[in-house]
Amino acid sequence: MPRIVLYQPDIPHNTGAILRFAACLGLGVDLIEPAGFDLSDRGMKRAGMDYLERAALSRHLSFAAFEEFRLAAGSRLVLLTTKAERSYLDFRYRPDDFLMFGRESAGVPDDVHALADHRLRIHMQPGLRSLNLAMTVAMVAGEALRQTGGPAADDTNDKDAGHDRA
Ligand SMILES: C[S@@+](CC[C@H](N)C(=O)[O-])C[C@H]1O[C@@H](n2cnc3c(N)ncnc32)[C@H](O)[C@@H]1O
Repeated sequence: MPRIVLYQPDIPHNTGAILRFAACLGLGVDLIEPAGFDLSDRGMKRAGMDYLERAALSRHLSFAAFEEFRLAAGSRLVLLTTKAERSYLDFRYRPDDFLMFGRESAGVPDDVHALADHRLRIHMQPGLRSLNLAMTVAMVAGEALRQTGGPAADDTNDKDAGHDRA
């Protein structure tokens, strides 16, 4: 399944929500450091709740270290950026794609932008700057999963599951 890559995220509860999302759908997350917060941050834990224990999180000390990992896997780097022309809906995803999202304060540096194999955007209403990072991840990963076969496991028929829990 496609992986979610977070480039030096700034806001702990966004990362917590993304880790929860990824754990629920069985997606791996690659976090490129440094993050703008400590990974023991309370806000991140509150947003991720006990789902964090199930998150398949890989930490990379730098973008160069992440690139070594990605290139060894032979996978494409697909960058989500407000500066792209192409829509995220007008793209054929592959199961081994790395979907990279920039930091909340500044996106990604120009050299990382240039290095990506593909650059995609979610079109917005004129004059608006950007979407929330976690919502962008959910929209794009949702489309990538739809195209590549959906989440790994499905327990929606388990009527006795604890649906009342947040
Ligand atoms: C809050 S945005 C960062 C905005 C930042 N000021 C910039 O200029 O890139 C955080 C990340 O969410 C993703 N993002 C947010 N809105 C997006 C959109 N409309 N299309 C594509 N990616 C988006 C991008 O990966 C972006 O780097």
